[in-house]
Amino acid sequence: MGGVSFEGGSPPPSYPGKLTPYVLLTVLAGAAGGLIFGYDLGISGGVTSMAPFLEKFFPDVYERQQSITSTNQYCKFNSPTLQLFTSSLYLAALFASLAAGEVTKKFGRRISMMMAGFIFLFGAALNAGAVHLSMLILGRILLGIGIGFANQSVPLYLSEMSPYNYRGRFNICFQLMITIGILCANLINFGTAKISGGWGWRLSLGLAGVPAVIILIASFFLSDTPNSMVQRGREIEAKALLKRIRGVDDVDAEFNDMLAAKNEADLVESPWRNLFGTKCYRPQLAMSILIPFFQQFTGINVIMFYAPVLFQSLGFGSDASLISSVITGVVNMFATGVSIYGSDRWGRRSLFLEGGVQMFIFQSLIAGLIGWRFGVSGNVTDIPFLIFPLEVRSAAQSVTVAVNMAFTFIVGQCFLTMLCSMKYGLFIFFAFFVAVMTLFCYFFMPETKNIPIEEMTQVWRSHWFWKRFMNEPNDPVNKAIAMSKLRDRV
Ligand SMILES: OC[C@H]1O[C@](O)(CO)[C@@H](O)[C@@H]1O
Repeated sequence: MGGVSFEGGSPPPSYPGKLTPYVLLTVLAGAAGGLIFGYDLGISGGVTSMAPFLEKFFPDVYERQQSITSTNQYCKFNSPTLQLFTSSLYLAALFASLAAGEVTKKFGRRISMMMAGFIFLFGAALNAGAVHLSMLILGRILLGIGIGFANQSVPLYLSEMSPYNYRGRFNICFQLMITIGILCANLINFGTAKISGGWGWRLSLGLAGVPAVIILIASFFLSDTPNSMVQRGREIEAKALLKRIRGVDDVDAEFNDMLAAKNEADLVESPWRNLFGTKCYRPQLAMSILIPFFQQFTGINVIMFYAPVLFQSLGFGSDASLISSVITGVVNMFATGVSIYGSDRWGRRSLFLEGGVQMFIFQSLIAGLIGWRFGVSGNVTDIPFLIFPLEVRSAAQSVTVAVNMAFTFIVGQCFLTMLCSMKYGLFIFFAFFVAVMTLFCYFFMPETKNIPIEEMTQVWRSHWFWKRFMNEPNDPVNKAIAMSKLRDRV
């Protein structure tokens, strides 16, 4: 259904180039970008289950947690401010990712990465030293701004730096680093919860500064991407850099495609208006909104944010609850490893379908088990960072990140309240969305395995559903293609 073949088109180009040490170094920046996001996803759950933290900032929840007489386990942690501690970060990240789109495009990917590291570092310091709830929330907002900038710029940076045949793997490495960040945070919480004196949570929150320092230093020393240099009119420098990062002199084919992409981009006055108003971007736009939407409505971040709290609500002790997060973190990281191994072998679409079926079964099982234990009381293979044509790339990346953050915020802000009112039915709610997601992937998601970014348009043109959006003579891409054909003939 979603398979794609190139209809009469030329085979995908293959640009000469190697995986040079310089390119491998860029992975470091990417790694740090993924780590800061993952660390934050993983750290808040454990911290919000630590008694000294709750006692200091959320005394009402603390009292409820301590009272053994509470009968309604589902509502033990129900607190909008506690949820705000988790979710405020993602709301800030949402707005920051939109602003970052402009910065990344006008000033380059590196500047956005630098800003990410810098602002994030401030946030981590504020959180570690927090003496009042407002300091804590302000710190979370700064972390969110940092994450918005990092998530907008780092995936672009990685995919533009990598040789085209490594792009999929580089991109998914960002996701792998997110899961490593989550696991590190889970392990750190497990350790810091044991620190006597009740200040372990400060260490948990403060250690977020470590990956921020790495990304900050990396962004001072690494260069910008050749694509971004071309986009800003620095062609000679861009070509020299391309030779250096590819480790070969013959970069003409790739460089000429970059120039052509830039010329197409120049025809576009407003990438935002273009992205939302032009029919030929509909398929990519739909994917960039729906994939992060479904991703969040699988319920993955309920587990990431609230597993320790959830396990405590279900009657586990503090230690067992933190261990449960570590176990989830390990499984999540290994599953991402499997999807890295498989994305170019089995294809992205098959991974989505397999992940969907697996999540549906287990969400239903969770609902059943919790319902059985309390009466009326996941593993994701996700590839969310999509790559667009240059003319709308920065704006579209902002959309993907903003949608991801918006729904992460909603899930973070509503889960404890929804658990209190929907009880085990909440997991049936998530299972339903997983089923919808799997059907959507089956019918509408084309396979993109081994397809270079530049050839993605061809994929949409050949898809049974999306092709209806791709044949507008007036859209800027078709105009540019027609113009270049004309030029070739002259
Ligand atoms: O690995 C799971 C994690 O990955 C993300 O989906 C980001 O791509 C997070 O929202 C989630 O916590």
